[in-house]
Amino acid sequence: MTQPHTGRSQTGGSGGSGADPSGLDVHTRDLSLRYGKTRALDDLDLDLGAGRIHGLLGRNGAGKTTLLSILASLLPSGGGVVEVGGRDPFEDEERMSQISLIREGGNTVGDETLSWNLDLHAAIRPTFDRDWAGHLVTQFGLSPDAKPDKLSRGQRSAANAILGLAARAPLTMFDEVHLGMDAPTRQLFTDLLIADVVEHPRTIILSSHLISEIEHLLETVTVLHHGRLLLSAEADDVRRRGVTITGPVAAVDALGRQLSVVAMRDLGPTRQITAYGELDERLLADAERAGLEVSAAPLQDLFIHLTADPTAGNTSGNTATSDPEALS
Ligand SMILES: Nc1ncnc2c1ncn2[C@@H]1O[C@H](COP(=O)(O)OP(=O)(O)OP(=O)(O)O)[C@@H](O)[C@H]1O
Repeated sequence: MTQPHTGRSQTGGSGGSGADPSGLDVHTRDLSLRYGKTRALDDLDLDLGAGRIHGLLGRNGAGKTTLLSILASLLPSGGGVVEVGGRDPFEDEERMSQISLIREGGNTVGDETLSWNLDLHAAIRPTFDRDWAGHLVTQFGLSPDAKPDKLSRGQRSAANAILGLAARAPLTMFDEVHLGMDAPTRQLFTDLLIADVVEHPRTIILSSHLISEIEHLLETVTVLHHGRLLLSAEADDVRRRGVTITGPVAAVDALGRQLSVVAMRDLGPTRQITAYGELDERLLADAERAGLEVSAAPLQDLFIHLTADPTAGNTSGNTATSDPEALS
């Protein structure tokens, strides 16, 4: 089964009032925010430990950007408790300098050069590594003299990613930083991120719809749905509860009757099912011995299953039979 690749020990929340050397933890209780009649966040209780890589998932409009904006002090909360490193970050200048939120189009001054933008971030962020940022500009194939307004969407995303990486902020959040980046650039970003957090531990929150590309990085997984917390768990625990089983239709179906099947795909005479829940290890071992292929389930399947709208019909090829409660 897939393991997170940080090679670091798992840490709980750091608490306290200062920045833990390995990053800032996040704690919310009954956190809420409404835009008019829309409940963007609804009584959210969340604990994200310091020094870890957290995945924040959710369908469009689930409340991810709203949550990240509150943590970054761009928005006041509408009620409840929010603490970053033990303190409410809102209008707390010291905390704000330790928190970086990278989001599309939100981090650069568009009509100034990249070099100018890097200097600005170096001046306002105590942890910003200006030399490394300069190297990253070259690595991402950008020119220090380029102005963000004149870059392509993917290049602008790369420029934002550079600011987030080089900030080395104790709490660094990337909100859909991949938007527009091509596959090699996305790979470069995730490779750089994982290598740098090993050297300079900090708390990372990654929000992305490209779950398959980031899932190997994640140490915890949090899923929001309609502003509420659907799941927040160790990524390994989630992975341990999911398997895909592939093989001839009859043999897979026979096994599937004994499992909680949440997704099914057919490839010619071969059937693949995804099962989640309490797994009977002996049953799976027997299946492997019988020639069926048993492997870790993609997080994407769990995500689709958990966030499926029951009134919208079956759009994913899923046979949604299990109870989401069983997964939390
Ligand atoms: N400025 C705003 N005014 C009114 N409603 C808003 C505003 N910003 C967000 N919303 C609403 O709040 C809810 C949560 O939006 P949010 O942007 O946090 O979702 P998200 O999970 O980041 O979505 P996406 O994956 O599409 O970016 C949505 O229903 C959205 O329409």
